[in-house]
Amino acid sequence: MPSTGGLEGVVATTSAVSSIINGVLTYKGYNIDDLAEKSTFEEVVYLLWNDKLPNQSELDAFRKELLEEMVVPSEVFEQIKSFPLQGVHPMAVLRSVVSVLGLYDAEADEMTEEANKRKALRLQAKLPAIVAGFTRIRDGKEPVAPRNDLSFAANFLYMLFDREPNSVEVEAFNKALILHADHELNASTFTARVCVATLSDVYSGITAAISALKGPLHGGANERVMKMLTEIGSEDKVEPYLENAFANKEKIMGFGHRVYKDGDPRAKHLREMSRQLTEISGEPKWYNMSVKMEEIVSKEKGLLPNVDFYSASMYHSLGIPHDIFTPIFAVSRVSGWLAHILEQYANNRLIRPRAEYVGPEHQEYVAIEDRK
Ligand SMILES: CC(=O)SCCNC(=O)CCNC(=O)[C@H](O)C(C)(C)COP(=O)(O)OP(=O)(O)OC[C@H]1O[C@@H](n2cnc3c(N)ncnc32)[C@H](O)[C@@H]1OP(=O)(O)O
Ligand SMILES: O=C([O-])CC(=O)C(=O)O
Repeated sequence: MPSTGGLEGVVATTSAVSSIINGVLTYKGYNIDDLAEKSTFEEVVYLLWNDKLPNQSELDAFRKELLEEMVVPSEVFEQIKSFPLQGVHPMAVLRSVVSVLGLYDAEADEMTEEANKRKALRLQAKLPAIVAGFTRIRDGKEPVAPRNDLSFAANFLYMLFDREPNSVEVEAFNKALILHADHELNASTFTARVCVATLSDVYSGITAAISALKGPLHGGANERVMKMLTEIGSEDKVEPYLENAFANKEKIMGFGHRVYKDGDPRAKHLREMSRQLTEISGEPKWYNMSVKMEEIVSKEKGLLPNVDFYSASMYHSLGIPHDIFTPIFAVSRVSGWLAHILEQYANNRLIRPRAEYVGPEHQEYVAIEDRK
């Protein structure tokens, strides 16, 4: 069986967007801990795209631009209504809708830096409205338009639930968005860069990235964490569940990481939010079960929680449907994908590695009538 190696440890490009050095994650040199504690998601997006944190007037102008672009063309929601909505995964819907959005953008194939930045803004603004709108349409409700007086995080929750979220919900969701915004050359970001390095368009790059994020070894893990916690059901069943999973060599969703071997620096923030929100929602058992899992998995397997582990119980406590956990990851990560896409265009070279051939050689061609 040929080994793919997973490109482990390979430095495939240079990037000035985010870094992971000695287990510390920074966006443009700013420690993720500071950004998570002190910033808003809009400031972080601005930072990722502009190399600096915005001052107040720059932030006000950026927020206004984002809000103006948040409205989704009604034709797009009409298209969503025509999709087979039951039994399809929301990530498949999101992947399709981003592709459809490109059809409604007259600048889709315009490759100037300015046009690509305008498309970046449109995509960042529209993704939350699409995810919230789709979820409502699927449940037989109408999409809710964004409100001018709400932040990005608050608007997502408002468009999803059709009620103004409280400050605890907004603060937690804002922090989660910041923590998911970028992560060096993860699989979906690499996918986006490979795609646009052919000089394909921004919509193609984001469609490709969504496709990569969907998988359970990447962004798809958060939904599966909640499935696992639901299956386990109570704290006393955690140990037997894990014993059985270990015996069957099953992957424990939300644990392990290709780069972090001493722990994911985002997990502590999500863990604390999970503690607070599960308590407020009156269901601390999800947090307690998660902590018990962490204790056993780290002791038995030496594996630590990644970003997808505690985000699951946190999103659940906010009342978010489990199958849009990964689309929510995309609502945040699109900011990082777009930063990397713009960086790739700015200094582009086709990405085309080699494969070591390990298949058969010197085969003699046999005419079809003579083949066994
Ligand atoms: C946003 C994100 O993408 S974060 C990651 C989200 N994905 C998940 O949570 C899925 C579960 N985790 C995993 O599958 C893996 O840890 C990955 C995909 C994240 C990283 O994969 P790799 O870097 O290839 O794993 P790594 O080489 O560190 O694995 C070493 C060993 O630990 C095992 N291992 C790694 N993660 C897990 C896990 N979650 N459960 C059980 N065993 C695991 C591997 O099977 C391997 O065992 P082996 O040596 O006996 O074959
Ligand atoms: O970096 C990775 O491999 C996966 C990850 O944690 C992320 O994309 O946030």
